[in-house]
Amino acid sequence: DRPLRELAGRQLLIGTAVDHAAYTSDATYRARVGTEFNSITAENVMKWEVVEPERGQLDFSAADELMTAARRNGQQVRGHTLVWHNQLPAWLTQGVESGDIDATELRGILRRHIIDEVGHFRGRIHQWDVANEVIDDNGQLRDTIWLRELGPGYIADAFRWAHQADPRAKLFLNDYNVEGISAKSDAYLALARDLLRQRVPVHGFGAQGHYGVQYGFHSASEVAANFARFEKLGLETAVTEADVRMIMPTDNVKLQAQAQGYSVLLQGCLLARRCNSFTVWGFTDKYSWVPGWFEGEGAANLLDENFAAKPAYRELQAVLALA
Ligand SMILES: OC[C@H]1CNC[C@@H](O)[C@@H]1O[C@@H]1O[C@H](CO)[C@@H](O[C@@H]2O[C@H](CO)[C@@H](O[C@@H]3O[C@H](CO)[C@@H](O)[C@H](O)[C@H]3O)[C@H](O)[C@H]2O)[C@H](O)[C@H]1O
Repeated sequence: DRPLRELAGRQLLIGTAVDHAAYTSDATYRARVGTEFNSITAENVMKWEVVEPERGQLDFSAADELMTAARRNGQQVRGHTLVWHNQLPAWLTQGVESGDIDATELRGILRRHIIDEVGHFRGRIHQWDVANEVIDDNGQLRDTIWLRELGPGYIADAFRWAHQADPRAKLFLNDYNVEGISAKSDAYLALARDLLRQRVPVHGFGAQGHYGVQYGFHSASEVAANFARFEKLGLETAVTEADVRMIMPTDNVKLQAQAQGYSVLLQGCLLARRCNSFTVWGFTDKYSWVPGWFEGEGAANLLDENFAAKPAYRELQAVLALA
């Protein structure tokens, strides 16, 4: 049984999100992360609420543990994420709400955060998700604390500060519901074009790839055609958070359909010219964000809760073996 990283070889980074608590407490989980994947993303411990729980008190201890593990396992690391409207520390959101932190101060805080975090991991991060989920499903800039307080320029600023702190890291835009051609991916194309025109150091576009069996999937050629538009601008592309959830209970039809969902994302990436990284957002149903977020849904991953291979895992092995 050849692990995914062996089948992917040098043609593709095949990665997973890593749950730090599971990694430190579950030996089977830890071993499988090392044997199966040549890239990892911290599922939560590089997010702002974790790395700066109190203002000025930086805590990279959990993230550093994952970095050490990645080095031991010969894995690349995707950094996730610098600017997002979720998982922000309470001191920051309350400071803005109360008016204690005004726009000028907030801009300085954002700059400090990016330079501190990117600087801390300088030279050890392959790709950074700099701006995460900054456009809503209607194709408008998402109405967040960042847009409200700082205006649309915060996105360009974030990329410039990240590049300043680590000129070698590839800097990505990242979002969900942008796997195919849609008003949302069109808006990202326009945003990327605009940033590049301003000579902002943007290097890549990441499509998260959170699918649901009940919603159906794009075709691999549509995913590749969408990625090709960004690659034409000189950007790299990546699938950054693939999972395919289903309405429970599972059955063989849903499990087969799930395998197709993973397959179109991987084949779409392989068909694209500059898609060099394919990451799943967790790989076992034992540890998954889905049941806590989507009531009555689950079983979104490649392996079941006992780490046994599901049809989706076999499908990815087959696609990589043929690639
Ligand atoms: O939502 C799925 C993706 C979508 N794209 C961006 C990507 O970053 C996002 O990942 C998910 O992002 C979610 C938050 O938005 C994460 O969920 C958080 O995951 C955290 C760590 O497990 C949880 O924090 C724990 O909460 C526990 C109980 O509430 C506390 O006891 C723990 O101390 C605390 O760490 C948060 O409540 C929970 O909301 C998921 O694990 C993570 O998979």
